[in-house]
Order: sequence, then C-alpha cells, then structure tokens
Amino acid sequence: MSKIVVDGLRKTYGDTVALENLSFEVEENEFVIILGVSGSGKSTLLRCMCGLNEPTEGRILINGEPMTAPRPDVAMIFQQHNLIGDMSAYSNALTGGINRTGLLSNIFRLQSKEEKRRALRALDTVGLLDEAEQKTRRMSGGQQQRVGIARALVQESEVLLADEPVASLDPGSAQDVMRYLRRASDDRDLSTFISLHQVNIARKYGERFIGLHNGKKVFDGYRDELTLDAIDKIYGDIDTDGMFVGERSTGDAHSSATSRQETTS
Ligand SMILES: Nc1ncnc2c1ncn2[C@@H]1O[C@H](COP(=O)(O)OP(=O)(O)OP(=O)(O)O)[C@@H](O)[C@H]1O
Repeated sequence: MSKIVVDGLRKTYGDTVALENLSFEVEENEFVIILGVSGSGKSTLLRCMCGLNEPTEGRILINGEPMTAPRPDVAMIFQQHNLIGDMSAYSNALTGGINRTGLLSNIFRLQSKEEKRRALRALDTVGLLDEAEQKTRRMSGGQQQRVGIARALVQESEVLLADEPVASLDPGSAQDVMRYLRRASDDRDLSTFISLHQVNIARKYGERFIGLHNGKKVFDGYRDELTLDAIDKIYGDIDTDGMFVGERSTGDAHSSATSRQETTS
C-alpha cells in the first residue's frame, strides 16, 4: 500500500467547500509539492493529513492507518515556526522529541542520550550544527525555519508535511530552506508533502506536483509536465508572470527518478 492515501476527501466549513472529491496516493520517498492560489485548500488538506482537521467525507490513510489525530509517524512544519526565542537552537530542536517521548520527560529534561544525538543530527542536516547554542531570537527568519525543520526531524517520522514553509522569507532564504528540506527528505527517505505558492522555487526543488483550484485537483504530474498550460489550469486568471520560469511545451513526461537526479546537487 502507498505511504499516503487520500481517498474521496471532502472538507466543508459551513457553506464553504474547501476540498472536493480529492484523491491521490504518495509513495515512500516521494517529494511532492502542492500548488494553488490562496484559498484553494492547501492548508486545509495539510491539516487533514496531519490529523488536525477532520474530513467531512472520505479518508486519509498514512502507513495504512486512518489519520484521525496527530501521530508520531507524521511530522508537520508550520509557516510560523513557533520557536521559543530565549532557548537555543539545540533546545528548540530537542522539543521535537515531545511527540516521541511525551511532554513530562521533555519538561523535566529527561531526554535520553539518543534524543540528544537526534537533535544534533537534525541540526547538522539543516546546516546549523555550529549555531546549536545560539538563541533562536537572534537568528534570521531562514535560520529559524531551519530550526523548525530540525525540530520536526527529531520526531523521526516517516512522513514530513510542511505548510508554506518559506512564505515569509526573502528569495535567498527561501531557496536555502527548500534545499535543506529536500536534503533532509532524501537523506532520511521521507515521504514529503509541502505547500508552496512560488512556482519557480517549487519547480526547482520539487519532484512531483499536485495543483489545486477551488478545492479540486486540477494537476498531478512531474516537473517536465508542469508547463505554462498546467500553471494556467492551477492559477486560473491570476497573472503568473514572474512565478514561472520555463518554456511553454506540450509536457514530455519524465520519470520521477530522472526528475530527482536533475534537482539539487
Ligand atoms: N477555519 C475555517 N473556517 C471557515 N472557513 C475556512 C477555515 N479555514 C479555511 N477556510 C476556507 O476554506 C477555503 C480554503 O482555505 P485554505 O486556508 O485551506 O486555503 P489555502 O490554499 O491554504 O490558502 P492560503 O494560501 O491563503 O493559506 C477558503 O475559502 C477559506 O476561506
């Protein structure tokens, strides 16, 4: 069975239909980016996938189990990293263990050597080992988001979800964060599912893309299939100048393996 199965998902808030008849599957080690304009349903989908929102209809299975509440095998990175500013990058990363070891042992600092090793390894993955003792309030937005990623990695989940992780960052920091996310995902064989609205960044780091428009899936394909025509379908009448760098093509499908090789180095 696929790592993530979304099957006939519908989510409404009162009269608002946020997601409609949404189905797709994500395999082990896939790196998927979900694209769509503001209000297309990306956050709602991610919140359903991490067990924070209950579907109105349909189901989500992760590792074969229905996602009915947050679970240790599924880590979520939010846009607002919610770090504790007076704590070091290392201490913030360690709090990611709460989802594994429970709140009390974390409060009383009873983390095992193994938890501490995990926190240092996670900081190393996001390139912040040398800044481990730095208070996070003194760090840049991009570095703070990388600490947020490290905290999620300490959970040692098999699935990593991220809701607009680079939305508030300048283009350079956004690229850094995406590069580290991709590296973390590849190094740890994670199934990763990220929402973004910057198409050019998505295209550079993504492997497979799912496009939402008004809560419906309008695109599901690999990088070379993400042509201007596909972008038009996802973004509708919105002016996408500057969001997409590439040539209009008929979209030759390349395998995910090819796309993965072409990505970062
Ligand atoms: N808690 C809520 N109560 C009522 N309506 C909501 C709620 N959350 C989302 N919506 C509505 O559901 C639709 C999808 O919103 P959602 O936040 O999932 O989209 P999005 O693509 O993530 O947008 P953004 O990029 O702006 O976060 C929108 O019409 C939004 O107004």
